[in-house]
Amino acid sequence: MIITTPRFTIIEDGAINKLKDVLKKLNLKNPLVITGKHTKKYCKFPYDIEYYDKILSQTIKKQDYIQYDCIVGVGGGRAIDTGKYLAYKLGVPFISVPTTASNDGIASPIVSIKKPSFMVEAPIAIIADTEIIKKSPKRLLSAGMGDIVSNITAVLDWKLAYKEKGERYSESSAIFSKTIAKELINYVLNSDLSEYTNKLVKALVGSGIAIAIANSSRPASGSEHLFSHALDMLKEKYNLNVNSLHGEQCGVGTIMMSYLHEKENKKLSGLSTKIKESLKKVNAPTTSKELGFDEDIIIEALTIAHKIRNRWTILRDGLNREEAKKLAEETGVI
Ligand SMILES: NC(=O)C1=CN([C@@H]2O[C@H](COP(=O)(O)OP(=O)(O)OC[C@H]3O[C@@H](n4cnc5c(N)ncnc54)[C@H](O)[C@@H]3O)[C@@H](O)[C@H]2O)C=CC1
Ligand SMILES: O=C(CO)COP(=O)(O)O
Ligand SMILES: [Zn+2]
Repeated sequence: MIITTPRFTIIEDGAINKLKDVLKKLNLKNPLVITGKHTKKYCKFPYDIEYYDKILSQTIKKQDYIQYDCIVGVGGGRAIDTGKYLAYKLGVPFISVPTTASNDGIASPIVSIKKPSFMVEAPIAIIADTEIIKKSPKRLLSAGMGDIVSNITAVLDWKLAYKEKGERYSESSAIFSKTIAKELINYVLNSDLSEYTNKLVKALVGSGIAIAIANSSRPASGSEHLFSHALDMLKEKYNLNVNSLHGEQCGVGTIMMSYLHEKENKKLSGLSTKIKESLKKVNAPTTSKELGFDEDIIIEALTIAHKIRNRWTILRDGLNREEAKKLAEETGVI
């Protein structure tokens, strides 16, 4: 198995100005930049630029992009994901230039623009300009915490699948992923948050790398992500006008799934409260109301989450409506 991890990772103020140097070091000469309407202002480079929604609205034909030797994604989750997807379709390297820190897609070898998500090459370089990221909407930076606390339940679920189903398990990537989350939670709970953005970016990059090492999203996606994916499905099914973010949904999912783990393992006592407190401290949602969903949708998502994909988790063969309602009530989500 060949593991691809980023060759260059730059996380610092003004990092975006190093794009030219990074391209030179990688011997890449003609990039196409993919961005969004709110982030185009950061693309002050002499390269061709396209909006991600345009790419998503058309069928990608390789011959239309033949002159480009790499793709650079500049923006939030969707811009990065679209750039990664285009690079994969064209068979060229991808450089990730996040302008915020809302999920670990900034460094992961995963494309989730198409459902279900799938593995591709990891970005060849990550250029995270913390000066830009610090100025990004607070809500996106709060959502990033939700995608990090997820690693706690994702790893507990992974170990459970190893024990109960004999699933392949990588202790090194599990420890890496879990430690990243624990450190950020402890920092958030015991500090004035002055270094929060910097630490969050590093945690999300680390989480993406843990996925690359495992060659699976297992270290960062368990039952809490199943719950988030179920909410996305229900948004589509009922045409719901809810603009909750991936990381926000995962954070609320983590509160509930860690509670289920706690009930089976006394050593984990207090875990879900700690996770909830860390989310509250960064102003991330912790209830259905704050997320923007009716209680019934939360309950339905909990009952269908185990069917989203073939991934064994603490949900096992699924929760019925009463169990789901009880879980959401006992954790204060509804
Ligand atoms: N590949 C992976 O592993 C993963 C990928 N994703 C992708 O990420 C998407 C969610 O990403 P999110 O960032 O939560 O939402 P998003 O990308 O839908 O929205 C973020 C919004 O914030 C704006 N924005 C970003 N940086 C900004 C800045 N500096 N200043 C002002 N506005 C800024 C963007 O233009 C966009 O309108 C999912 O739809 C999925 O495509 C999500 C999780 C994992
Ligand atoms: O969001 C992710 C990890 O944070 C990607 O995981 P999935 O495999 O669930 O799409
Ligand atoms: Zn995620």
